[in-house]
Amino acid sequence: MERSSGDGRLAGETEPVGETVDLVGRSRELEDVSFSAILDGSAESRVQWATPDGLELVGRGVAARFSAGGTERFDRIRSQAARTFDGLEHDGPPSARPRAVGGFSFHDGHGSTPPWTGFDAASFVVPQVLVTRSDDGTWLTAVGNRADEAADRLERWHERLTAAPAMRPSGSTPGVTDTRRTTSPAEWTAQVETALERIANGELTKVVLAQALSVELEGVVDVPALLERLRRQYPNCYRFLVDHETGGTFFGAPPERLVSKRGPRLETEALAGSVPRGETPAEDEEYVERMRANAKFQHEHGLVVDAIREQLGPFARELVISEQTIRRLATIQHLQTPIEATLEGDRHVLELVEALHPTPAVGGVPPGAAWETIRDTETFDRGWYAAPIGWFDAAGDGEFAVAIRSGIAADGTVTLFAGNGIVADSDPDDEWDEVQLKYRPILDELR
Ligand SMILES: C=C(O[C@@H]1C=C(C(=O)O)C=C[C@H]1O)C(=O)O
Repeated sequence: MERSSGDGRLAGETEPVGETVDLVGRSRELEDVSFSAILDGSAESRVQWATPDGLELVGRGVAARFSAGGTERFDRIRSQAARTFDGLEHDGPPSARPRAVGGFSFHDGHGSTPPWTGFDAASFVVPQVLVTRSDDGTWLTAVGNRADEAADRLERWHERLTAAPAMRPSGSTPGVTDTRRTTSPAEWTAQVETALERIANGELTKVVLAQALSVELEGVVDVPALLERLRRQYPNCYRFLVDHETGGTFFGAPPERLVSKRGPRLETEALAGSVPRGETPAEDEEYVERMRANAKFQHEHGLVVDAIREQLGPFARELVISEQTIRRLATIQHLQTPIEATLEGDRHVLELVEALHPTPAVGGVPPGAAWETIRDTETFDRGWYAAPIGWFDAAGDGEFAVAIRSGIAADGTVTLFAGNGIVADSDPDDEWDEVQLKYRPILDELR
């Protein structure tokens, strides 16, 4: 039996500060559906988001859009969203509530130049059609400007989705004709040496340097199908896809949670320090033991834990830093420290996102000097790579991952990004090898 909600009404504004439009949301339960059926053949804006522990969101179309640039971008998104969400009355189950899905660029001074055409420094959409899969089942939510529009949309999409096959082949790889690095091994060595000099001078303690790899494709990449293949290879990672009416598709399978906030409960983690997987379980363990016992790795990881502790200090009534563990993925292993907090007062997840971005797992210590070093050194545009990506709702709850192990598909090319933490004892060749491992999740699915 399918449950059906009544009309959920939300009054709000679309971006920037337009006239007030009334938005109406309606939800209806679905039998399981193929998520790709929602994303297929769309010239509309599309979003997908999945957490390793179960929540999956897929949306298309734009019921409301929030976008902002500059140093105030976190606040500006929050106030635009408040205007739209304030009148929200969604009477479907909470799991099917309208949510804003999107993200931020790494730098606040981001320009939307290729391959980042269409990607603002901060941008979120409340999709017109949203499918939510969680412990509470699979729900379809349609949002429109009027009740009849939402109801029509709901029925149209319900028919369309239930007629689509529930399973879809996950497709073949597009094939690669050429790859081009932004950074040659010699340039990388020079960049790491510059960072090491700044570290030796006492200007900074850690900086994460990254590079990009342009991959020319032989065929067309089906990004939703690629994400489905990544789900099988990397079941303990997040998955996301964001694209706009114009421009490319940004997607990835990051292992790293930036923050999840539900009421007063916050969860985050330090993830830094990388070694390969071994050929055998014993070799896996050897790598792990080497990483655990290595002062450089522990220093690099400890800096991230300390910074998160400091960044969360002003927000937390209680902070629990758990034992260090190992995050083992199909192609790489990381040191990980889970961190939980109980928040002091009523906070919006975007306040926490702003406080935590960038953690020294993708930025550095101290943040200002690290940021400058990244800007002076890197020869490509980070765009949305290594930045917060996720969702939030009317109550200010939400979850964000760090958009690493990611790429942007545009015009027959996928540009992949990968970086690594540089500290006093870093060796450029070892760092190079670690970076190459981080291209693999997506690269393996393109070849
Ligand atoms: C920067 C990346 O990864 C980050 C850097 C790591 C490291 O320096 O060891 C490990 C995990 C991530 O926090 C990336 O994947 O591009």
